[in-house]
Amino acid sequence: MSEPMIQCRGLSKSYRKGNNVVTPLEKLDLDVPRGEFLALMGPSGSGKTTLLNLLSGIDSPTEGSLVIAGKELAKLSRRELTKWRASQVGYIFQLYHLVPVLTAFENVELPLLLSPMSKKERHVRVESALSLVGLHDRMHHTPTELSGGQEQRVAIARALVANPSLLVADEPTGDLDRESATRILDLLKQLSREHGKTIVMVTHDPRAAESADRTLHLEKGLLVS
Ligand SMILES: Nc1ncnc2c1ncn2[C@@H]1O[C@H](COP(=O)(O)OP(=O)(O)OP(=O)(O)O)[C@@H](O)[C@H]1O
Repeated sequence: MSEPMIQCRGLSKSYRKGNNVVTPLEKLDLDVPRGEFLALMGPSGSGKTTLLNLLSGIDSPTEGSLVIAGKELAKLSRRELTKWRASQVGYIFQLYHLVPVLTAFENVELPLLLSPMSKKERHVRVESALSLVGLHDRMHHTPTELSGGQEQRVAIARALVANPSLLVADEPTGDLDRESATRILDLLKQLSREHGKTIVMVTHDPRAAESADRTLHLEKGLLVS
């Protein structure tokens, strides 16, 4: 069997809060195969965002090991980790986090501005990411001229533009109506099935989780199924 895209072993994260220690994730073991679309559910405070932040290299574990695409993240230097994050992970947020004064094109271009590539290549990549999410005809619009669903599709194009193998999404449909949410979920499904992206999506919505290949439940930092 091929090596999983994500391999967590005994993964724990603790924070100190005054005199207390909070442990949002406790000794988590998890394998996610390449190309899987995984949904993570669980009550508020159960550690879902904490896990996404570890998987995307934004935060580091207190204990345990995390291997992504064969790389043990703890062994990377700060600089290597920054580079790894920029090329291997796309982060999708509930509230899109687009820059309001930039157009859709400029928002999607942002992650590429520090890459050593020609302007021409950058533009080809931005246009192809916007085409993939079905927004090529809106690329000169600013976020205020787009609907919530379209803003989220721009944010997905931005997450995809560097061609990462892993996408993490924190409640990507949490602020959308049912129809826009369905379109976003269909797009995520397509990205895993046709483009081989591994996707870990946090959601509170059981209907959103149905779009995924598998759903796991976290409770108090532990996987319960
Ligand atoms: N940087 C931090 N410092 C201290 N405590 C933290 C920090 N980040 C998270 N926590 C705590 O860890 C616990 C889990 O938080 P987390 O955001 O992972 O939960 P969640 O399952 O994503 O919740 P929600 O569904 O409400 O977003 C919470 O009790 C939270 O207060």
